[in-house]
Amino acid sequence: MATALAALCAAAAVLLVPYALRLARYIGEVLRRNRLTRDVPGPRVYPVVGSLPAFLALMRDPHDELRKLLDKYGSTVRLPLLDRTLLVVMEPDDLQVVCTHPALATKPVEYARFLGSHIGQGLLNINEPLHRRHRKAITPSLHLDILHDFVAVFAKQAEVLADRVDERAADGAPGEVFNVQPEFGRMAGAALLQTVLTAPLHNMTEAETAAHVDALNETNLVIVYRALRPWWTNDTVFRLLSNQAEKFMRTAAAMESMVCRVLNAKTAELSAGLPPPPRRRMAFLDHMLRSKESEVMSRAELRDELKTFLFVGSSTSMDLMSLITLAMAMYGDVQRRVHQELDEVFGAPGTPGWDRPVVPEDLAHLAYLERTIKEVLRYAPPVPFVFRIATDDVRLPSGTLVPRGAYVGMVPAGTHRLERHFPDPYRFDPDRFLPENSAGRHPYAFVPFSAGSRNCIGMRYALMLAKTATATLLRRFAVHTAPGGPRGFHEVSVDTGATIMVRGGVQVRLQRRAPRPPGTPSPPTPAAH
Ligand code: HEM
Repeated sequence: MATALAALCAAAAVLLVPYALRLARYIGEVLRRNRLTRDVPGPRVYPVVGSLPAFLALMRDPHDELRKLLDKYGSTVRLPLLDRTLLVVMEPDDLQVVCTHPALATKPVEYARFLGSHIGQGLLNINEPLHRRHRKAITPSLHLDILHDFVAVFAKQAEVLADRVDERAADGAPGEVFNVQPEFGRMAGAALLQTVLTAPLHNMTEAETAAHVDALNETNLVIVYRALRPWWTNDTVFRLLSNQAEKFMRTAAAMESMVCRVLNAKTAELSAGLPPPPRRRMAFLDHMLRSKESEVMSRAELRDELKTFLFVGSSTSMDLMSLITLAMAMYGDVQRRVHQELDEVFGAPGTPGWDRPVVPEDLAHLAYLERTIKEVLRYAPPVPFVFRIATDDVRLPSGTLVPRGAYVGMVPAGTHRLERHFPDPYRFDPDRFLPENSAGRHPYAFVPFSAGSRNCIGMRYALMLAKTATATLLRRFAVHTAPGGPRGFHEVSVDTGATIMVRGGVQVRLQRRAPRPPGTPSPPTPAAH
């Protein structure tokens, strides 16, 4: 009996050895990371949770908390979080290494864990070697010629938006206060469906399109709701107990059904031998289905990339366009100069052709608007954080050692507030981006789209969309803040989502620049959100 028991204990010990060794190795790695980063300044470290309170405060209010961190600890900050070590890095020299070093090209597992339910495995959350293969296949579908073809869609959708919000505008004085952000969400979602997915909207009703777009916007909120609450990490617990579970699953199902519907329709077109749409070059989905690149991706991979583009593209673009509109309302001098430039290119309000659709050739003439968009991206970059995990030890130019297994966080808003790269950083000044004022600026000092091999593949798309939408809206309206609203970005509070969101919405009022001609029928009342 005793021998049997001893044998059993010995067998159990043998079985447990690999787990014990793994645990010992894991603890060793955690201790090593903590030891090697001990001297990096940062907020108070509590037992077990580390600097979690400071991290959560930063996620809740990225702008104000960031300012406090910068003032207190400088441009490299250490935040140990439970068993992880996060180094927040803001110096451009350091960012250059973070964005280009092969040992810092990997996205942490949280990207797949938190986004996978809605976008699957796409460019944003896959790693090498798959990432390089997908990126190479997709890049030609965002060629400049193709983007030029998209401007007509952007202009059309911007006019739809302008007609919708016209109902809330007034002549000679600001109209009613409303939140413009959902309007831009609808506009960006519809533009992405028509361009990247090359989905003919004619086979979807207005209500269906609106429902899809609303689901996209809800996705942004619900994903981050869960990501910021570690107690909802477990799927079963979340599904059974959270009051957000229904929304979470509904939006994930809506993303899936929207993309599958388009994919099925496109595949049917292809089998019926229908020619591709009349474009000089083919856009994303047509390109992926009709070129040899289609062989590189399975149908499931393609579906996930479409979901990724829809999700990333619509939430970021909605944010950028809302923030530009808010900037116009808050900085009256800037808005006046934008109006002046628009009037020079299109004609003064009410003159023939002043409200014609934007064409690609116009965009090159809107240099001040472009500088304004860049200044919004500097002061209030829509993507608040970008994370990497070190697969090996890397020494940064500032001297900070990033040990293997440590997380590196880039915070574009922090880099954009460093005085030596952007003097007087809390002043809103589009002329910082005049060529003479940008000469000699560090190439990694302005990183709203990240940089290097994992930079934003949709950067030019986003800039063209924002420029076209703003040029369309601002020709028709002057924008005002709500009474008592913020007087500058320093008074705007934001919440962190996958993108930043202005707390309480982007509340503005619109004043028509040319009165609606008598007898013009009112546009339909905008649908409630
Ligand atoms: C103002 C608008 C936008 C901003 C500020 C922005 C910013 C960014 C940033 C910072 C990243 C890096 C994220 C990370 O590494 O964690 C990124 C990646 C990405 N963006 Fe954008 N983005 C914008 C618009 C768009 C649009 C319109 C699209 C699609 C048409 C798009 C598609 C993507 C994709 C697919 C990635 C992953 C790229 C990769 O890892 O290879 N983005 N974006």
